[in-house]
Amino acid sequence: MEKTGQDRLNDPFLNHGTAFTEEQRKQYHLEGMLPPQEQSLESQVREVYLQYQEKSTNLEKRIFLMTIFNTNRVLFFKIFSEHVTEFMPIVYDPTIAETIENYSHLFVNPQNAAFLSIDKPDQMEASLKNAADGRDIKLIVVTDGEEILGIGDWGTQGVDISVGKLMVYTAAAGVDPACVLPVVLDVGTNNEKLLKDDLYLGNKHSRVNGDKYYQFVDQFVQCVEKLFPGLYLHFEDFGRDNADNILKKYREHILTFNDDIQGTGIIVLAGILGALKISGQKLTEQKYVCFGAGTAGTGIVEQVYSEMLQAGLKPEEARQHFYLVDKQGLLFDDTPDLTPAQKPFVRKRSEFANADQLKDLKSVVQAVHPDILVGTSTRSGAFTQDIVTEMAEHTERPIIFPLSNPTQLAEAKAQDLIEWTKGKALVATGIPADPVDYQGVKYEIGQANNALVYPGLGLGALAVNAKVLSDEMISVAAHSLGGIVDSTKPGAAVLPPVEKLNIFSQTVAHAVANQAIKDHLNQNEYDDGKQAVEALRWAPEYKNE
Ligand SMILES: NC(=O)c1ccc[n+]([C@@H]2O[C@H](COP(=O)([O-])OP(=O)(O)OC[C@H]3O[C@@H](n4cnc5c(N)ncnc54)[C@H](O)[C@@H]3O)[C@@H](O)[C@H]2O)c1
Ligand SMILES: O=C(O)C[C@H](O)C(=O)O
Ligand SMILES: [Mn+2]
Repeated sequence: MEKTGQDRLNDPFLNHGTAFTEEQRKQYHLEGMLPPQEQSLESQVREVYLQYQEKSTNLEKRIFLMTIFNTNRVLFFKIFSEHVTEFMPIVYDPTIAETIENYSHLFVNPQNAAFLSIDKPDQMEASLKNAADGRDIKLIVVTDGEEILGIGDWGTQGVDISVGKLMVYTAAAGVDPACVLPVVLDVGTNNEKLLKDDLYLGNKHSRVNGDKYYQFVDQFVQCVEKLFPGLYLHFEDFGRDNADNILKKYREHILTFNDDIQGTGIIVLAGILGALKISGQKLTEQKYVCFGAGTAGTGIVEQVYSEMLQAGLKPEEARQHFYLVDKQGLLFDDTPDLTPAQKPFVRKRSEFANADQLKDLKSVVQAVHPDILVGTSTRSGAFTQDIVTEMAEHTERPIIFPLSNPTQLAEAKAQDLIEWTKGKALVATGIPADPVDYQGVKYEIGQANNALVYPGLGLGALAVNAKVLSDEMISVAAHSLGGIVDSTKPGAAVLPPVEKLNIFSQTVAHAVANQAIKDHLNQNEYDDGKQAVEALRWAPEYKNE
């Protein structure tokens, strides 16, 4: 049915606002429904940016930008693309954490998301169709809200992470925003604060788990695969055990991706490759301590381990390079409650004279003398000065990545790491960090956040309609980013800067699409990854549709 003028003004995918031309205003019966002056997209962008600058807090800025998102997607993505570095921490992490924590209190608009309740499984298909509203959905980000960033269980409020991750897909890689669907699986919450809150908008019961949970997830996977052929299904911020189980169950059968495990693995491997390019060292010579061996921590270890195998090490040799530290201390083969992802990388007590004392990070760093230390623990400030200086005493260029998000949970601040190690540390952080001036050198800090890689990865896989996301596609994504670093400049960052997000998202997408073609995983006619990606790429421009 032809949309009326009012429908168009209310549809963020079709609305041009004051940029509707004289002709369009006649065609769509919009005469008199807008002020007479016709604006260009550029002038709308200028006006919105002026309003944006008036907002005093990051939360207000985000709420304001979301009103633009809710009204006019082209305008939102045009302004986002022009201010990527400035808007990323507002639209995405860390400010998104505040909107997730306050979602029910701030609620004004469901933002075209699908809310799927475990209490109403029979409504699932209808809910997905309603939310898609006839759009050709190619990309879903789904969360169950259990482990949002490092802030824990936020139930239905976690839907904002699905919305936010999808915004970055479009801003960074040019995925068509009309082809995406954010989804939250509301299986309850164990967050007491939410359960006691009158205004909480999600299911007010504790989390359903076990068979009933996995049946619900499976119903969802079957349903979206049926409704949306050629779909790329991105899982985000699931709990530690569920994330791993779900990825293992589906990864060989459908085109699916877990951002916290695989996306983080890729970006951190790329950061390590960048750091080694700067230090001139070899990966196979590095000793690696993972602090916080959960979803992200073990996902990264798995990725770095695969790289060591590719570099020629045998599995048992490669495993010797890793030391996992979690709440129990260094993880040994007899440590209780090991997860399946931790088990391949545990150590033997007989390797250490003082094995029983290796219960905290400091004693492990003293015993192991690592070259690489990666934090995914949610333990704020865990990389203390004495731990870092101890590490720096035994390795020329310590690679230290405090990755826990949002800001207040990071294991260390970039500035401290540079100062404590007298400029020797090669640092990347999870959230954006300002450059550090130290003894006349400006140290640029790379952002090791999966946002630097998942958009290009998804666009590349979608462009060739890949059957699955293979290990090889993942590996080329990491290499394509690691190679971009300018290792000659003093103080160079280990990863490319966020301001070039659009450019290197294309680099990643081309590499991934070409790898899929090479391995015959493509399901369309393209034989050139770059061409396929360019054909799919969306740009924020008004079209007459
Ligand atoms: N930069 C990125 O791209 C990126 C990507 C994913 C996750 N993260 C961050 O990593 C953190 C962890 O996320 P996750 O999804 O892996 O969560 P998770 O719950 O799966 O893992 C956290 C792990 O840390 C362990 N832990 C908790 N407290 C600890 C302590 N005091 N000492 C040692 N270990 C401790 C937990 O037992 C768990 O194994 C979060 O802050 C998240 O924001 C960052
Ligand atoms: O969302 C982010 O900033 C990265 C990551 O997926 C996380 O869970 O912290
Ligand atoms: Mn995440």
